[in-house]
Amino acid sequence: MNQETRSKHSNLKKRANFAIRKSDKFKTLDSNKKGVYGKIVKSQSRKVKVDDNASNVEDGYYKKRNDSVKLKSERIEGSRSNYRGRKEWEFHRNESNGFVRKDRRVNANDVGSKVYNKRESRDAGGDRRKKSENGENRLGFLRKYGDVKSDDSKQLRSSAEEHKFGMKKVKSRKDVSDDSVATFDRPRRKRRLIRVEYPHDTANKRFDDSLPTIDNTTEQNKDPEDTEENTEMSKNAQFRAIQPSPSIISFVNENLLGRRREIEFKKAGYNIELPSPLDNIPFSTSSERERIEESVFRNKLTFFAAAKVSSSFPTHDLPEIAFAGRSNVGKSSLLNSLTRQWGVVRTSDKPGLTQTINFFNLGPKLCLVDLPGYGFAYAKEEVKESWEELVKEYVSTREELKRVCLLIDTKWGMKPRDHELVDLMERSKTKYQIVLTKTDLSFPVDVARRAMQIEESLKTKKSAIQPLMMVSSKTGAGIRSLRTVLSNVSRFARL
Ligand SMILES: Nc1nc2c(ncn2[C@@H]2O[C@H](COP(=O)(O)OP(=O)(O)OP(=O)(O)O)[C@@H](O)[C@H]2O)c(=O)[nH]1
Ligand SMILES: [Mg+2]
Repeated sequence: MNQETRSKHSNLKKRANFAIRKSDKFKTLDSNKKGVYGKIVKSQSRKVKVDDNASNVEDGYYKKRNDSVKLKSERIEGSRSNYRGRKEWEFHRNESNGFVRKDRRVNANDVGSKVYNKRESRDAGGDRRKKSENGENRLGFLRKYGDVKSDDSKQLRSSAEEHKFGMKKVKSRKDVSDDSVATFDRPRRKRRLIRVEYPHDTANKRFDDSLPTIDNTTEQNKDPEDTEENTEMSKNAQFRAIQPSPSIISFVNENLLGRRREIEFKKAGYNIELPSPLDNIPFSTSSERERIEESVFRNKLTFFAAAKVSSSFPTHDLPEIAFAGRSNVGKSSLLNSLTRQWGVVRTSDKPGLTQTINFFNLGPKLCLVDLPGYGFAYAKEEVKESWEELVKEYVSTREELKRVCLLIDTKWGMKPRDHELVDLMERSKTKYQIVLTKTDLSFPVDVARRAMQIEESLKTKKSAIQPLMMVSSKTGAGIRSLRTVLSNVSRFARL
């Protein structure tokens, strides 16, 4: 290549680069991003040998003789809708030719679609360069597209046909008007089908632990392929199907149990500035909380003993009330809110904080016992097993124990471990009472449903004490009633 051709080529290269750069604004940088300029529908590349002839050099590639270069071609489709109708376009990007753009506007009224080639030729770098070299394009870069439209399009068409890159042929205006739709046969999009396999409500579900089903007949007819997940779903559906009795619903509403807005507490006359605001007398004139009605609960709560093994259970003459339940159900929190002495019993949102049987004296007349929880907890399996054994031994053998409050999380209901403990207490004739906790986290109707469900399942149990209690340590709902029940236990306890 002599000096003259070299400078000519380098000049052409600059201009070609400029053309490609200019046409880059049509390029979809992210092919998944539709609607900006378009989506790359097809992309192909071909190898071309550089044989020092002008057409290759015009492509903007300056290569040695017999070198081969890859030329890429893309088909890009885009669309936009506005009040005037829908506009679709398709253009071919070709590294040698720049862009050919073809627009198609589909008016809402005119489905016959007006088809026209708007800017059929866009930035056809190589062609313009050719013209400028030949002196045809006097205006140079500023020359209007319209002026060269027909020539450019002709040029591009021929080049597209010549190379056959898998691009669509650009039809003449006449041809296009005949079968415009066929010209733009886009690849059909597959319809996405979203299948909802389980139509049940999956809220309030926990898969790890389950309540034995009440309806055994449905269990027997069950498809053997049914997964545990399916069974769980049906239990949830069973729960939703429970129709709570009007008396339970009115009890729940009167005591403001369940998830409520603060405005409801305010309207009912409670001071929401206080912790557990519902543990107060409504419309109390004092800004302070009214004092606890049950005198035994006014006593100071003091830690007395902790036991890891049965041999270290303390000996005293006080009646004991124990709080049992799964880990994190709110046993320790309930002790604090019953006595309104927050902080005496340690609580945590991490299951497994209480790991020993803790005895607390409530004055000289009553002993409250905080038991470690069972079920899931952040502790080693062996350690958890030893707690559970200890709890079982305590509830079945302890003579001073007058009442076990079996705490059940309102949201989750009774789980197999709870039933195990119930059976144990039935065998050992230990009196127990069910207390639904964290009622503030469930809807009032669900609180009523849970109460109905548990009462139904414990109908035949002899050691279960009625009524079932419903509390929330956070809002203080039901705390006063529980205090009354428990102070009666201490009052009538005989040792
Ligand atoms: N919203 C709400 N949260 C509560 C209630 N009672 C307890 N909690 C929260 O539940 C978490 C566990 O409470 P704890 O009293 O430590 O539970 P626990 O049963 O003693 O747990 P373990 O000692 O691990 O067996 C804490 O984060 C409490 O704040 C309640 O009535 N409502
Ligand atoms: Mg605890």
